[in-house]
Amino acid sequence: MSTNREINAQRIVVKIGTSSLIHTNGTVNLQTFDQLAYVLSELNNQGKELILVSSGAIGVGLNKLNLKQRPTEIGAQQALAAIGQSELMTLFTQRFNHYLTNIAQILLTHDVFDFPKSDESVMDTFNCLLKDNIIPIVNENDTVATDELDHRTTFGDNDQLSAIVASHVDADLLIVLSDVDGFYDDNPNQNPNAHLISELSVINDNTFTIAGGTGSRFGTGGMKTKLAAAKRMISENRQMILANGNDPRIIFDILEGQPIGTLFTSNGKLTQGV
Ligand SMILES: Nc1ncnc2c1ncn2[C@@H]1O[C@H](COP(=O)(O)OP(=O)(O)O)[C@@H](O)[C@H]1O
Ligand SMILES: N[C@@H](CCC(=O)OP(=O)(O)O)C(=O)O
Repeated sequence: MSTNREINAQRIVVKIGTSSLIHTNGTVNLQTFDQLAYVLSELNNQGKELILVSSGAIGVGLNKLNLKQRPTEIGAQQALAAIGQSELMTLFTQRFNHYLTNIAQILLTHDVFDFPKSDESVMDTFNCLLKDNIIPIVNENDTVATDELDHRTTFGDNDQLSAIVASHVDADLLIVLSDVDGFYDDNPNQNPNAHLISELSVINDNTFTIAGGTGSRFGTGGMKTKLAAAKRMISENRQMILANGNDPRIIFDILEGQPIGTLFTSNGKLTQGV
């Protein structure tokens, strides 16, 4: 039987992927939006400091234009993200207003922290918002993001962006919510015999080989970028938990220490490479 974990988190970054926000039929998952707003508002009321990194701009944009397929051309995807981002924030604003919580939008690229001036100004913004109990909602600035190696066919990686943010704001915990229960020893959507790994403290080349592609039609990162985010967190002695975002109320259980999802930690009892 798994024992409870010790989770003492005051400053928390939560990342939610497209696969949790958009149904497989392309429509918006209103229940997830609502529960996410409820959980984060309640934790904010309890005095925790929260930052939400949310994907979904492209998914919401596709739904808005009633398109079934994500276009292959990068410019068209960026245009969709521009359409979807304002709609995404409208959905969050409505739900967070319902729970009397103020939110703010921050659009970032991976490299902003490499430049001391922009790093300082981003950090000032985060700190001002958190001091006033306003929840920053971060997405990659898809219009200008050019950080991917193959920028002709792919862009956008909020998994690693969430780790960069967690690192810079000195967060105690990064929670990554996706459409799977955690990290498995094989892609669970392709292998029904795949086993959930409950704790991992070493991520090496072998680990990356058991991370397949994306599961959803609209998600971009897949498991590899989640592992890259976890690797960064482990190297900085921070904790990351990957769990299912189908019901974001799972965050309450995670913070209570229940053994949910996969915990990536440098000081785990089960020191194990996969
Ligand atoms: N070893 C693995 N363990 C869990 N999921 C995996 C693994 N390898 C590949 N995946 C896939 O990663 C998907 C999650 O990534 P993605 O679709 O990008 O989600 P999100 O939109 O939440 O970022 C899962 O649906 C699953 O199909
Ligand atoms: N910035 C893009 C998605 C980037 C991304 O990392 O997507 P996902 O794999 O669903 O977390 C968007 O908002 O659609």
